[in-house]
Amino acid sequence: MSDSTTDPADGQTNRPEAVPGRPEAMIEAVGLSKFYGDFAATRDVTFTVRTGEVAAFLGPNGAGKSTTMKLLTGYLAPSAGEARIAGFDMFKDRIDGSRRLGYLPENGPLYPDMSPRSSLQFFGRIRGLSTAQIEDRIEKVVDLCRLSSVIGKPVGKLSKGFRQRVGMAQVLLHEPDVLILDEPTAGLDPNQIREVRKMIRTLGETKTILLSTHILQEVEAMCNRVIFINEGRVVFDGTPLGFKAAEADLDQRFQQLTSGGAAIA
Ligand SMILES: Nc1ncnc2c1ncn2[C@@H]1O[C@H](COP(=O)(O)OP(=O)(O)OP(=O)(O)O)[C@@H](O)[C@H]1O
Repeated sequence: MSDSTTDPADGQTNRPEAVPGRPEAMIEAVGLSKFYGDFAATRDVTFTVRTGEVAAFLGPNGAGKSTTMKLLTGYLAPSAGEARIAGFDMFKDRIDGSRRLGYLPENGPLYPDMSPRSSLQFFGRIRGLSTAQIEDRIEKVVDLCRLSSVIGKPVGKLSKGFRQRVGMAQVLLHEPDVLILDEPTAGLDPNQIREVRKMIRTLGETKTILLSTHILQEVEAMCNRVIFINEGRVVFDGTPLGFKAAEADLDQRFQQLTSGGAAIA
């Protein structure tokens, strides 16, 4: 049962009250299942990420990471369950939830013929920002994502690393306090990976983040929480220390949880 609903009588959103002293639930998956015919891409996925947490969403190929993220962000309708962002039900109150959310899909929404500047202006208008707000925010995200040297070039001509930074700038433009990032370091070279990790660590100081990855080292580099999914089900949810499980290192744990499948590092 959702405790974040819109009262049809007055159109007001009834978000759950924050409990004083307790970090607020910012990303909530409640029994999320997605079926394609008989096949369950996710099955009863349940977890909560609270303020102050940077959570790694780990799992092998096809485990259900992207599907869960699309369900959480309202891009996909679930077969069962609920998704809430900052307390807003992403199916009933998606517009309110989206104001608080920055979502970087696996292959970000980049328009190859547009420059970073024009694409950021476009996303700013979609977000309903004023021209002055857009220009102010563009200046900030261009600085944060270090895009000034490519600001006027077509996005399609940029390196993968710069394209990923344009994607991050788009995600950060409206100052969301919740970030859902689908494989933000995929396809980047080691220097670019270091830069993106550094940026995520900085963002994690003020934002709640869920990021998917195959890479076990990303957990230690950026995250204070691990949610591991395999064959559509959550099989571990805890701290990186807990994930290491006694003397076993992350690689061994990964292989145990995937029935001996090869770890992807
Ligand atoms: N539209 C669809 N129709 C049928 N099956 C789908 C569809 N989308 C995803 N799947 C299947 O659901 C499962 C989970 O896919 P998903 O993309 O969520 O996995 P993932 O953990 O993100 O994988 P990867 O790490 O490879 O990106 C996979 O077996 C995939 O083939």
